Amino acid sequence: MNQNNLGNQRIGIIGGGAMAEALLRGLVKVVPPAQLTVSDPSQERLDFLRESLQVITTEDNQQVCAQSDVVILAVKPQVMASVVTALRDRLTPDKLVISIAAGIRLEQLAAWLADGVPVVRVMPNTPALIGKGASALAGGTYATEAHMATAVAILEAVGTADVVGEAYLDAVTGLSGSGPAYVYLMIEAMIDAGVHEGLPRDLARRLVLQTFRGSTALLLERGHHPGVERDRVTSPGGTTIAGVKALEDGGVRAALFAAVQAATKRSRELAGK
Ligand SMILES: NC(=O)C1=CN([C@@H]2O[C@H](COP(=O)(O)OP(=O)(O)OC[C@H]3O[C@@H](n4cnc5c(N)ncnc54)[C@H](O)[C@@H]3O)[C@@H](O)[C@H]2O)C=CC1
Ligand SMILES: O=C(O)[C@@H]1CCC=N1
Repeated sequence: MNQNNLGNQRIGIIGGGAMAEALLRGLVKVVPPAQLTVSDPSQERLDFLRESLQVITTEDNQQVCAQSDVVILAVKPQVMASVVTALRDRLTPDKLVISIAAGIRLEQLAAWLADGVPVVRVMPNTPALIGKGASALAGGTYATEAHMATAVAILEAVGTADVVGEAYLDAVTGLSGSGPAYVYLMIEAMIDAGVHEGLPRDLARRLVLQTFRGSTALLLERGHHPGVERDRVTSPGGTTIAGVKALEDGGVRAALFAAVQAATKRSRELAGK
């Protein structure tokens, strides 16, 4: 068990889906599984989580609240209102409530909860499943520095965590929350493009994945502007500039701007649901 500042905190998760699993996979490395409880209506899902991670499972959301100091809300935004209001009496001010739902505002969560309950809103992403997630988080009115430190420690168990103002969180959702889908779409398209040029699919896949990994690692290691590294690949009159010209003609930058803008807008809309 690694050193961390989660102490003996008991952590519960309401909703045992994809993101809950990602969080639990990181948390079991820093918190004894006997301190971790997850609820879900699907017994099959609970069996899977209990058998693979040895955490405590229950179909009863109330039980999660009763036996946790920190309660993470990991249900879909559309069911958040009914789930949280049903737990209003159980989510007392001595607990820390963390929501990972896209679009649901701190103000909205506070209105569903009793007065004085500390709340933190987080936007993680799916690479958390392998400890390489990117999360941003914002604290509500009653979230103290100690609460923020606890939330950061939970998220750092599955990757990086940046504390930001809540005003950023819809854009974070459109950028890094949804971002893995954009990256996978680009990877898929590049593999198909390699196949189109006659490469075997498995070779194309290996080359594309290593190109993404290597390019990202180079930027992280050197800290350069991406344009600096792009210029290094791009010989005058060479192959790369021909490819870059085709990407610019295809409007790839505009498409990425539009994707982040559309997802950010959708996050804002989910607040009204
Ligand atoms: N999937 C992603 O990439 C990301 C998702 N999120 C947010 O995380 C939250 C969960 O998303 P996913 O894990 O992807 O969804 P999911 O559909 O995999 O998980 C939701 C789980 O909640 C359970 N559930 C439904 N009603 C329930 C209830 N009344 N009580 C307890 N559990 C209930 C479902 O059975 C399901 O297992 C959403 O609010 C989403 O906006 C945030 C960042 C990234
Ligand atoms: O698509 C969604 O609504 C969620 C939130 C961010 C990523 N997946």
